[in-house]
Amino acid sequence: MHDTLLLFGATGDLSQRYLFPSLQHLLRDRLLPPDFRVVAVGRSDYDDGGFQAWLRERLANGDSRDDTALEDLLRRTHYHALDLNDAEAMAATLSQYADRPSVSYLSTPPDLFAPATRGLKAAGLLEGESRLVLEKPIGHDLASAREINATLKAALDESRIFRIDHYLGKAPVQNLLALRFGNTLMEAVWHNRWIESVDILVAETAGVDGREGYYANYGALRDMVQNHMLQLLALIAMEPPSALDADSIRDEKRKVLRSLRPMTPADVGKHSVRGRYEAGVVDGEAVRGFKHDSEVETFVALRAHIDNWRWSGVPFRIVTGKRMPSRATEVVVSFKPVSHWVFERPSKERARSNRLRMRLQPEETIELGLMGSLAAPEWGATELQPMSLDLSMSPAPIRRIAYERLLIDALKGDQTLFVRDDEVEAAWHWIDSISDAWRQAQTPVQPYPAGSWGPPAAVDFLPATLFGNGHKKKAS
Ligand SMILES: NC(=O)C1=CN([C@@H]2O[C@H](COP(=O)(O)OP(=O)(O)OC[C@H]3O[C@@H](n4cnc5c(N)ncnc54)[C@H](OP(=O)(O)O)[C@@H]3O)[C@@H](O)[C@H]2O)C=CC1
Ligand SMILES: O=C1O[C@H](COP(=O)(O)O)[C@@H](O)[C@H](O)[C@H]1O
Repeated sequence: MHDTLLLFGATGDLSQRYLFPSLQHLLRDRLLPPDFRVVAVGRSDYDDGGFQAWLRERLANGDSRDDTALEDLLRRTHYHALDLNDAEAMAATLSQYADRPSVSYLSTPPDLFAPATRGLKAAGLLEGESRLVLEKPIGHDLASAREINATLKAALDESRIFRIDHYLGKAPVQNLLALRFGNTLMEAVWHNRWIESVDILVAETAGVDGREGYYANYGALRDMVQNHMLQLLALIAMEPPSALDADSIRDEKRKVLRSLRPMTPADVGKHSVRGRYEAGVVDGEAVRGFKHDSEVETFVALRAHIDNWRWSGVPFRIVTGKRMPSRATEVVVSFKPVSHWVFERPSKERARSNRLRMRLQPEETIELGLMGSLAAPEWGATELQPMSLDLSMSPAPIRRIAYERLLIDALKGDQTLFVRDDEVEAAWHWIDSISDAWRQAQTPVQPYPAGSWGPPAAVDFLPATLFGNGHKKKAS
């Protein structure tokens, strides 16, 4: 395992909220090498002591409060202020760390990925066994992603490039693979003969808060769908890989992404809804709307089709939004109704398909919806009754921050949970078809009050399970 981590963007939001707390946990649990060191880089002007004091203040009050591990982390951390557009300065300051193989982690805006890579190359930090980790999103569209990938390729081999999608580091997301490929039962029904539709929902109560500049250029389609949601879709829809190694899995995911049917201007009116939150109430608190000059969405609902043998005719509904009434990440697989009805009552139950509901956040649960019977003599007929089979693990496993797993894997050199260049480009190809179609069709961004499930037009895209679980109303 490599023992030098260079963290670029060390003063940023992601570093404070997730990356440093993850390192603190890994040190606490003795999962890092004895000589582990962090080279933190930002633009802000600190010396080592100043940065350590700043970081102590941020971490000391967090969920990760653990004084011994915190002090250990600070002791191992050195800070440099640098402009990542300045390759010469990067080389002069950072070449001292090229004494052993390292991992450089770019937690910075994506427009810095190319210049920073050139600076790291000049500093000798991409040689030999050294690795490069990049945050999402890789670029803004297919053309910019290709440019970034070409710059990376010129500097180091793909086998040493680690593109992060933190959803792949979440244990419940990895559980999707176990569920699909560790069970005969699932695979037998996992195709269009038995499955009617698939819902993928990522609802957040959080708003754009503090990331307005970035978000105005990306919106929900590029910020969430291009990466996290398409990775979830790929894991659900991929063919069984021949092995659980990085390339076997990534080959299969890429095939799914390449089979997504591009959207056309004629489709988008029917198969997509864009929304933006206005002022409202979330978790009992009044919140402001997202105001910006750009026509950017904070909510998107899509009906996707995968044009291949397994999934032909099965709609995948993808919905994500900020300032929703509750936080919920879930995948719902709805099975087809029975083919022949034998019960006396011509029941609406026939149309109610079996459902596999996998909730990934905030808590992990797996439920299988089945039909049973409440046999009661006074009814005279067999009365069907929906049942729910809880398939969750008990006791629930301890959950770690997704980045803990990904940091360890990058330090060890395991690419299984990282995204390959061709996957990123296949995802952008589909996303570009949607943004182009929106532009050509002038698809409006519809308002929704914060604390609602998006614009009323999106109601048919939302999973039915959402409203049977304590959620009060279906649409805004
Ligand atoms: N925040 C989040 O929840 C998530 C973020 N991401 C991704 O992580 C990355 C970082 O995001 P986030 O932390 O929110 O961004 P922030 O804007 O909070 O932080 C950006 C960081 O980059 C540094 N930086 C900016 N410009 C330069 C430059 N020219 N030279 C050197 N350093 C520079 C900043 O330094 P300084 O502050 O000193 O100016 C800061 O440390 C992005 O790619 C984002 O998409 C991914 C998932 C979630
Ligand atoms: O990458 C991002 O993800 C977060 C949501 O992540 P989660 O782990 O809290 O589900 C999202 O808020 C952010 O906008 C996006 O950039």
